Amino acid sequence: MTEEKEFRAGFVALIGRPNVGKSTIMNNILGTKLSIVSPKPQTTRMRILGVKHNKDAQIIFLDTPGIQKGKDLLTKTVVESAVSSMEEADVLVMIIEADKGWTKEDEQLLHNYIEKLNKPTILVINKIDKMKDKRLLLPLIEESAKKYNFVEIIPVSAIKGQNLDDFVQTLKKYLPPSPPLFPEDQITDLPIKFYIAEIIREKVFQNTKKEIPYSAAVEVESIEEGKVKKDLLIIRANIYVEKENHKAIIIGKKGQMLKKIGKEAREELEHLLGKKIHLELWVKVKPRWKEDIRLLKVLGYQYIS
Ligand SMILES: Nc1nc2c(ncn2[C@@H]2O[C@H](COP(=O)(O)OP(=O)(O)OP(=O)(O)O)[C@@H](O)[C@H]2O)c(=O)[nH]1
Repeated sequence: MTEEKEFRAGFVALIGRPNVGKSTIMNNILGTKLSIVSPKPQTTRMRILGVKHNKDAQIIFLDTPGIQKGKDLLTKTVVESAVSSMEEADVLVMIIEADKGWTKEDEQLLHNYIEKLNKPTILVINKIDKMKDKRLLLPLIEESAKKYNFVEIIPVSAIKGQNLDDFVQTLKKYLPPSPPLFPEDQITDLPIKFYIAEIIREKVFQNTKKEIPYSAAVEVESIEEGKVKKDLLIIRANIYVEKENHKAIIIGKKGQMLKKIGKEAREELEHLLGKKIHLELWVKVKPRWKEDIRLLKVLGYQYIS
């Protein structure tokens, strides 16, 4: 009698300080752009769920935002959401950067969160393409093995897709036997409004500098089908900023900047949703939006009581 392979399904929390490449790893594995990727740190605020469907397994990724220091409500919410992802997870994946090695922040993450949870933890050493001297990889693996009882240590390059298959195969071993937890066509449980808002926020990020990107939040107010043309979606969204001068910068001279942000977001949304999009963007000043509980909930930061 041939032994049939048991189906496995479970939750995986990707943990790492800002900018280690969590979103890039997840996007590359899923083959879809779900969480936003940007060269600036701390761009992921929401807990984003992506599902990888395989013949014999379903891996549900919880993309935890970087654990940050800070006292405002937004920062506290982000940390709570990251911790709750870790608590829900069957497997933890800690990510560090190959070219930087173990930083103080990585150590703190390990001691303050991972060690306390005592769950099977895989260490991913990302960005191996950035290592000038490849001979340094082995000592880094050895050093890592001494720091914690990682169940596996896997070097990858998320950007080049190097070793990610290996990583996925390894991950599967640590998932519990379970029937699929999500229908096969579902890659995320994020409501479509949040997904669209994330894409618009990404464009604000890519087009602005300094503190502006961090002070902006996007709320999709409505999505309607065109009355005459059914393949047209009319999307209205608000970009909230904290100061008048930030509003002026996002709008730009003669509205050029907002036009550019809108055009880029519209093109990507048309591509992803397969429909014509009419995108209306409004920039609004909300001085302390990071302290506004109602707004944070509307924006999808759901881990606030
Ligand atoms: N060279 C190189 N760059 C990478 C690799 N993986 C990610 N990056 C880059 O590192 C930067 C941060 O990547 P993200 O995926 O946004 O990192 P993150 O950990 O999700 O960051 P936060 O959202 O801030 O928590 C981006 O500029 C990526 O292109 C890699 O394997 N090699």
